[in-house]
Amino acid sequence: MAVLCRLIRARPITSYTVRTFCSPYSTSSPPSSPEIGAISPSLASTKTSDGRNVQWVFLGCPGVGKGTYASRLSKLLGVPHIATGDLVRDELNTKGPLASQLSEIVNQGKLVSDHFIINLLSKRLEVGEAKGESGFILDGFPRTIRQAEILEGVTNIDLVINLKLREEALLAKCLGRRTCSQCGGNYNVACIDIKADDENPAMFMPPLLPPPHCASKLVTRSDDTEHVVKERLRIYNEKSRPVEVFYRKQGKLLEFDLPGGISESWTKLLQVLNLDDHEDKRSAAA
Ligand SMILES: Nc1ncnc2c1ncn2[C@@H]1O[C@H](COP(=O)(O)OP(=O)(O)O)[C@@H](O)[C@H]1O
Repeated sequence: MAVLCRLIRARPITSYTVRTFCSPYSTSSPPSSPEIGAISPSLASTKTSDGRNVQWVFLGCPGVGKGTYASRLSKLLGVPHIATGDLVRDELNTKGPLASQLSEIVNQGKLVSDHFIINLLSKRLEVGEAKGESGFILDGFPRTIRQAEILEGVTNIDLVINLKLREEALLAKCLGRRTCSQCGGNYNVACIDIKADDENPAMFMPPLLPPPHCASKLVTRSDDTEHVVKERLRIYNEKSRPVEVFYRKQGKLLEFDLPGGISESWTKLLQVLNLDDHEDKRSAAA
């Protein structure tokens, strides 16, 4: 982790310069065009052969549920869940000098610059390192080829889980997201009920409703409006699909089609990762 913190920080100028002057406006060049590559990573050990904790990445469109499954896996495996979207929102809440530029970018559904996000991530990793953290599950990073290349240059990613959900469900799920302004709990009021057609099976995802004490304190993210979500989906296709190709070529990409709601999907994800036994042991020990 120390090497990762140092090197990742060394890439985008110095941390002082970045913190003070690095604009969150995007400067990244257009992504390279996608190609078809091999799949099938070797799954899933909870420690690598050199004894360190897992270093995994979650990819997937806005609203697919990266945060939900990354957070559950992080608890199961005892590694931090680092969501760059949360780091950006924390930065916005500090109301620092860049907050208004940042809010403009986020509320238009655009990506912040690679330098800016790498600086935020480096700072988060440094704080974790000081607390003795090891391993990670990254959620929302890398999102551009440049970010993937920088990460590749500084550490080994063991596995990349690409969560997939039908497009018609993604918008509804983003619009249904709610957070409790008091406890920070995440909920979703959307009920996805898609009938089967010639190509796809039916899909049912029940809402994840808040408990009564949160119900009156729910807030919606300012970038979860229909117009902005559609722009985020467009940008995902343009800038982040090539990242899927990048990892597919390395044989690290695990494609995971969500079969339905959280309980069904979580069970299947654990099976695919060979972690169902791991969870049984943990709950037995609890
Ligand atoms: N890796 C990243 N690169 C650039 N911008 C990012 C990155 N991660 C988060 N952001 C910014 O934070 C916003 C919120 O991120 P996130 O919560 O991950 O959104 P989403 O629900 O679209 O996956 C993004 O729309 C973008 O402006």
